[in-house]
Amino acid sequence: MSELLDTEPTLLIIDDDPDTIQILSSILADQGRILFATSGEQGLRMAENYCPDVILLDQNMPGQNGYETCLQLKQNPATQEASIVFVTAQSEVGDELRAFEAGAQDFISKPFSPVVVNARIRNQLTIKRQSDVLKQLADLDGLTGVFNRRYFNRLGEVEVRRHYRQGFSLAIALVDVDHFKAFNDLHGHVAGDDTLRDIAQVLNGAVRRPGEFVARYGGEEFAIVLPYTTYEQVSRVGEWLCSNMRSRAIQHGGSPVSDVVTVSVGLAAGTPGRDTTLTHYVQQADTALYNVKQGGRNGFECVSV
Ligand SMILES: Nc1nc2c(ncn2[C@@H]2O[C@H](COP(=O)(O)OP(=O)(O)OP(=O)(O)O)[C@@H](O)[C@H]2O)c(=O)[nH]1
Repeated sequence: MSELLDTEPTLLIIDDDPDTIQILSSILADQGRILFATSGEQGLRMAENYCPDVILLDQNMPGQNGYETCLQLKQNPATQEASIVFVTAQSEVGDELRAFEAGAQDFISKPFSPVVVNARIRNQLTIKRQSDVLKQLADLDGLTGVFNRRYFNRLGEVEVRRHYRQGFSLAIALVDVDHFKAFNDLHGHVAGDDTLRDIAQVLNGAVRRPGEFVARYGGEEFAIVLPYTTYEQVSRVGEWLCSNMRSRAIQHGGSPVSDVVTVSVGLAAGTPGRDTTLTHYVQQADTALYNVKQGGRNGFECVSV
């Protein structure tokens, strides 16, 4: 959460007029990182790649106009959270209404006053930041503090689509605690809860690169999303997870596998095709996980998607 609050905001200006881009950039220079695009099409690509907090959007552009761009930004799960502010010479009530109907959060008419632009964008950034914090709270698992399954489903699917478009390999890991029923039976449910928190912490140690995240998939099962990870690389992750879990040395007492709590890991990796879904990755990882459980637990298996 603190990471979210510390991040510098990103603003994207989409306008075909270089002078307007230059003026807006200098007005907003102290509000965050400023990016710009000179067409709706380029703006959509940049929004998808850089996830801006606020987009300043011109209405009249050659090719795709501001309304169409706004509608597409709001339809795409990867860009729909951005606040969109139209900055335009059109000032009729109908234009303003059309912008709001397309999903815009605010509308600034040209000629504009620099101080007013500054204040309105600052407002949008504050609202966006507050809504990000609330959304992130709603996306977290109450017990372990890692992301919840709903977040995994949403962001996992976004990653599958992104990796398909970029032609890169994505990996998904499913991690299941071994003989956890026996652990609960022996130590009680409260100790079981503490152990799930410990396990989540160990798994979080495996995610270091941007876009990687751990989610609680179900009771004693976790999922990890690993962007830009190939089948060849993913076995190292499986190895790391199993050995770091053992090193944590949480005494089990009721497991035929080991004195300490262990996990079984199923991993699926590969470049998604046009029709590949997150469900497909999860099914493949689940099959690998099942094989590990059948083979004695405390290990990992990788499958290619
Ligand atoms: N303490 C605690 N236990 C949980 C939680 N969610 C699920 N469990 C327990 O996890 C256990 C899962 O048991 P099983 O599905 O039989 O699996 P297992 O005993 O881990 O055996 P394998 O997965 O085959 O190695 C059950 O006893 C659940 O009650 C939770 O939030 N807290």
